[in-house]
Order: sequence, then structure tokens, then C-alpha cells
Amino acid sequence: MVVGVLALQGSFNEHIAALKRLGVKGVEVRKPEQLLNVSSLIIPGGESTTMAKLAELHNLFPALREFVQMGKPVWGTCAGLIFLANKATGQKTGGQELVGGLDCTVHRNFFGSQIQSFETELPIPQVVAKEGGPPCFRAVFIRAPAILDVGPDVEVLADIPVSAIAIQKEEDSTESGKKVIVAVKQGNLLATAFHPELTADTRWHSYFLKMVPEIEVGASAIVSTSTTTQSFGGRPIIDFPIYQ
Ligand SMILES: NC(=O)CC[C@H](N)C(=O)O
Repeated sequence: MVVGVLALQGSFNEHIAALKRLGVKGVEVRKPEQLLNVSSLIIPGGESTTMAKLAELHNLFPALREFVQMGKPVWGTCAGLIFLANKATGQKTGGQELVGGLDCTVHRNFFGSQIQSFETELPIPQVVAKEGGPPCFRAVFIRAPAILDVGPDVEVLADIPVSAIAIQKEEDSTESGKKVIVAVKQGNLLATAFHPELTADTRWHSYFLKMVPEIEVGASAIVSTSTTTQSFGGRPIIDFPIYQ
């Protein structure tokens, strides 16, 4: 079986390239019927409201919801996390359609706009326990969401302290100094507020593939990640043409 990558907008090519490094074929999914041919699905980062409008246009939401409810492994990165959340705050006027299934509330742009994008080293023991390698992962946050609360069946894989800069909207109940959740797993669902596909470390993709029974995964390749960053007030800012 092959892994589907929702290819409406955003970083779907980067996910396909990461899967290829693991010897797994990723196929672009744009139509509901294409979901019949894949064993699992990655919903990439991008612009979630644009992706939602395109998904509506292609009548994808009913099929995506059925795919999740069938227990098929689905991994949402950034905008993909927003897609999977049962509830999203900080939406644009008029809101956006969600696939749902992940028992959490996500703030769509918790860390702010493009200029507040950043990267950091995140310790993620549950993934290291399965994949080995260094204890930390390079986490690339681009106009990133954050998970404000989770239900009882959601396993928190990573969280980070909230700096004052990160609090963008008065409705955020999270005061500076508290933590927000940025990676979770709930049964067949995996979600990260950051972009492993934008680094050369394929351990996240290998971890996800181990959730897919039909797929044999080779050893994950850990290549030192060197994202192009420039510092801005001490916070490395990601300069990713893909998101400009
Ligand atoms: N890098 C991303 O996927 C950004 C997602 C963005 N917060 C949005 O809602 O569109």
C-alpha cells in the first residue's frame, strides 16, 4: 500500500520526499476516490483556510472524516493539525471547515504571523524510544498553531513554554510562562504543530509509518538538519520561500 499526502496546497512535496528517503511511496491526494487507494494519509502544512476552501471545492471533507473514523492512520502537520482538531479558535471571520476526530482545541495562529516563525530543539522521548537517535528534534514552527487543551485519550508527545511574544490574541487564556502542546497522538491520529518534513530528520515519518500495519519501514535516516535561518531578536527566524 502507499501513503496518501493531501496535495491541495502547502508542503506536500516535502512529505513525499521524506517518505521517499525511507523507501516508501507517497501519492498526491486531491479527490475523495483517491483515498480508496491509500492505507494512511498525511495532511501537510500550508494555509489552513485555503486548504479548507479547496477541500470543500473537491468535496473532500465527508471522505476525509470517513477515513479518520475508519481508524486509518492520519498525520496532520501544522495546518494539518488544525484540520484534524475537533475545535479551532483564532479562525478567520466566517470560520473554516474542519475534518475533526482529534479531541483537542487548537489555536490557529497561536505563535503569531510569519515574522514570529521560529525553530527550536524539542525533546520527544516517545518518538526517540521507537526511532532511536538524538533526544531532541529540530522543530520548525511557521505561523504555527498550538494545542490549548486535549481530551483524556490524547497522548501529549511534546509541549513548549509560552513566551510573552507568543501570546497574540486577548482570548488566549494561556499566560506567559505556561506551556502549550505542540505534538500529540490519539489512536490512529498523529499531529504536530511544527514541520518535520522541512528538516532532513526522517524519524517522525518513520514513527508515523509504524502506525501503518501494511508498511515495512527501513531504519530512519538521521541527517543533521541545517535549515536556513537568520536571527531576529534572538529568535531564529525561518526563511522558507515555500511560505512567503
Ligand atoms: N505552517 C502552517 O501550516 C501554517 C498554518 C496556519 N496557522 C494556518 O492556519 O493556515
